[in-house]
Amino acid sequence: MIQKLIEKIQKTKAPICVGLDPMLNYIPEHILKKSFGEFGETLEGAADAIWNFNKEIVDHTWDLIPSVKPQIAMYEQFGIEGLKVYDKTVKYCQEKGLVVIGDAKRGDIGSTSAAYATAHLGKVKVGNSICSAFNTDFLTVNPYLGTDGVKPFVDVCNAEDKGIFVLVKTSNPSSGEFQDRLIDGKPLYEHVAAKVVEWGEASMDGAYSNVGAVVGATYPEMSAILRKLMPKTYFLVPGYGAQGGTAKDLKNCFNEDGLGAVVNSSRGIIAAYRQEKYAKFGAEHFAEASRQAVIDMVADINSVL
Ligand SMILES: O=C(O)c1cc(=O)[nH]c(=O)n1[C@@H]1O[C@H](COP(=O)(O)O)[C@@H](O)[C@H]1O
Repeated sequence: MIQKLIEKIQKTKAPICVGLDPMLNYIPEHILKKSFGEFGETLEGAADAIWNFNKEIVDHTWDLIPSVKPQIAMYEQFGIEGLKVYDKTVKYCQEKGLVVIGDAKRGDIGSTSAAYATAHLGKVKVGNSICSAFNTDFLTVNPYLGTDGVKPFVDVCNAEDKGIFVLVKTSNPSSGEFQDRLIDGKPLYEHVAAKVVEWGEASMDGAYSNVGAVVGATYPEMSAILRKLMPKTYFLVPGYGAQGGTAKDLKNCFNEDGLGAVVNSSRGIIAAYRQEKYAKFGAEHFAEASRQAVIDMVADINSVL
């Protein structure tokens, strides 16, 4: 699956993914009004608004980008109705040819991880039938429980040609609280990186592994170290834009071949119309603002590669 993502990145010349993290307060009034008019101010109304918002953003950006990353929490907050829209969004993006990175940060004891892996990447047996549930192309995985918590995801990746991105060094302000702690003289994130390399060795797909790593854009010195420790690991890099990561900070995440990283921006793209820079589009044309924000992000990143 990483090969498919790389091919799409090379074709679009855009090493990015658009984070489909819809919050109701980013959704323009005209969309909310229509959905609430039809379904009331209910979970169903919220889910309908999210779907209409997502669809317009995807319709205005799909030809420029290789991938999207829907964050499941943004859907889950609206219960089953929200999850239905998560599923509908995943399928719609796949129909458009986009690689879909499900951001659910799952990980548990082995048997439970196996169920998560089945739900998000694999297939489930129901009687004599084989069904697939969320069926995303990649999933973000939390490695805190260790090898038996990650291996079920790797097994499904190998069986189904899917991929995962394992949290190694996250972008948030408190990420150092545990991740930077020195253990045997090395920060914890380096120990996790070594494990990601080991888990990924049996999942090579061309020059890179289907087992990738999440490395935040906000810690560029650490990205440089991690890039060297994990030469065949693709990085999912969040933190660009709304969290303060800049193109200059991203350079360290890429390899000499210009590959090795896919940079996410969520609020910076989907809520672009609320930024002064894109205000001229107005709320009615929010998706055109998102398209322009994609074009600008791609140019910005390519300027440092
Ligand atoms: O796994 C992730 O994608 C992730 C890891 C991380 O270290 N930091 C991080 O921000 N994320 C996710 O990336 C997205 C960032 O959103 P923006 O800050 O709006 O671009 C959110 O969906 C986060 O949950």
